[in-house]
Amino acid sequence: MSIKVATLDSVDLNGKKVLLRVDFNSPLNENKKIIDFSRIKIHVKTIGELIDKNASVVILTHQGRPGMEDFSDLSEHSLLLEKELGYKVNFIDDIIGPHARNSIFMLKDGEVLMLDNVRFLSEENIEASGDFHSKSYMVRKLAPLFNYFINDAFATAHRKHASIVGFPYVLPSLAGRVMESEVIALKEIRDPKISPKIFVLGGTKINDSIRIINNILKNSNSSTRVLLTGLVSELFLFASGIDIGKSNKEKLEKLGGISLLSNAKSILLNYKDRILLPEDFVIEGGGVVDIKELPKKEGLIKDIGEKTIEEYSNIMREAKVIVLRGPAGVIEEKEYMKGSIELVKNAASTNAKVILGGGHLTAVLDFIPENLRTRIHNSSGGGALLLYLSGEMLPGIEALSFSASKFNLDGIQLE
Ligand SMILES: Nc1ncnc2c1ncn2[C@@H]1O[C@H](COP(=O)(O)OP(=O)(O)O)[C@@H](O)[C@H]1O
Ligand SMILES: O=C(OP(=O)(O)O)[C@H](O)COP(=O)(O)O
Repeated sequence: MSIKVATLDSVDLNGKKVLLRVDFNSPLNENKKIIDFSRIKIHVKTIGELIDKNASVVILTHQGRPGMEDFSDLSEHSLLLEKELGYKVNFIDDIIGPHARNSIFMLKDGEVLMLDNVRFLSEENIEASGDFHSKSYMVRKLAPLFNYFINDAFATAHRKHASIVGFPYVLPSLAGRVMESEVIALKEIRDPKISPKIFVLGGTKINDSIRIINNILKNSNSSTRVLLTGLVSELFLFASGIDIGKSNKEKLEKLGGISLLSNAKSILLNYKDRILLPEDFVIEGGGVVDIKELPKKEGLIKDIGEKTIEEYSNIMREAKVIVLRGPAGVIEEKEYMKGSIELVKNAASTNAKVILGGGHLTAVLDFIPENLRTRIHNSSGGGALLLYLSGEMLPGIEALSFSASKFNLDGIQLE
């Protein structure tokens, strides 16, 4: 399959109205305040360039998922963007209603408008084809107001959501600078011949992780290994028959882990020697517990322990490529950051190409010495990055490619 996507260089954007999908999805604290705004910063380049090109820019993004604690409106995001950009950003708490449509219609060349959280619209969250989403209310209401759609949200390119795959069906669509630089940077690393690849996966998105781990292992040779940390590792430990203790089982249950046990079991069965699980954990209060002692020394798992850090670091030394996604522990609490910091630091101390993904692990970079930090490609994507590196074509990129050929746009050849 030929994959060609158009970029900001493909068309003349002077005086054009563009709908720009970015990924401003950021970690929030318990008061719903943004604690790390790197996701906002990375899109400043694309937005600045569109302003310089005299386009009028309407920004569309999401924050969190419906029902989750980090699901919020985007008023703070727009203020932070305005500060980073040094340019007026008009925020409206609407997406497709008359207020939004009228504001878009009235927007002048060089002005920037930001709409509210696109996931407030239930149809956005349906996983479906571009054809299906092109008939959604949102696409039908918004698309006629624009000349172009630009997707800069590499980190959401693995979702078949309306704002990702729907617009390219009906509007000539381009990759923004973030999307473009990601696909160029990852082109070489996607090559299955570059191995061993080591994936260090943590965080809490256990549902996604099952799909990702399966894909990585299925599409790679036996030298590729997956080292698990975070809540994902608790799921796999439990699936492997280890008693992780009552409070950890309850935590897993609350986050939907129990229904995934059989999937985790079958992955373990198929790829036993290629998945590594932690040997020890730091539990709430700071004590270190060997996994065999977990049921006796009951405590909420907060980070990986020293033995695990050492073992994982030894394995990383053999790698040609190391990809880390999702924190090894509850990094919002400083005392449980160590596992994540050490793994990133030790990965960057090898000779491998190191890629860091996901919205949370980036926070660790502030604790990595400058000489090592510069060795790391800090990808804007998490799940998207991993699926892309595991050989899958992402729906968001596919949709851009579809659009380039439908609207006869020039662009860059990816495959
Ligand atoms: N063992 C654990 N138990 C509970 N939460 C964890 C654990 N390890 C990591 N986390 C949490 O994982 C969250 C980030 O996960 P996720 O959203 O999957 O990462 P990313 O945004 O980088 O893809 C953080 O809020 C962190 O506190
Ligand atoms: O943060 C994101 O993904 P990531 O945690 O995999 O990097 C993206 O914003 C996608 O969000 P989603 O996983 O709720 O669709």
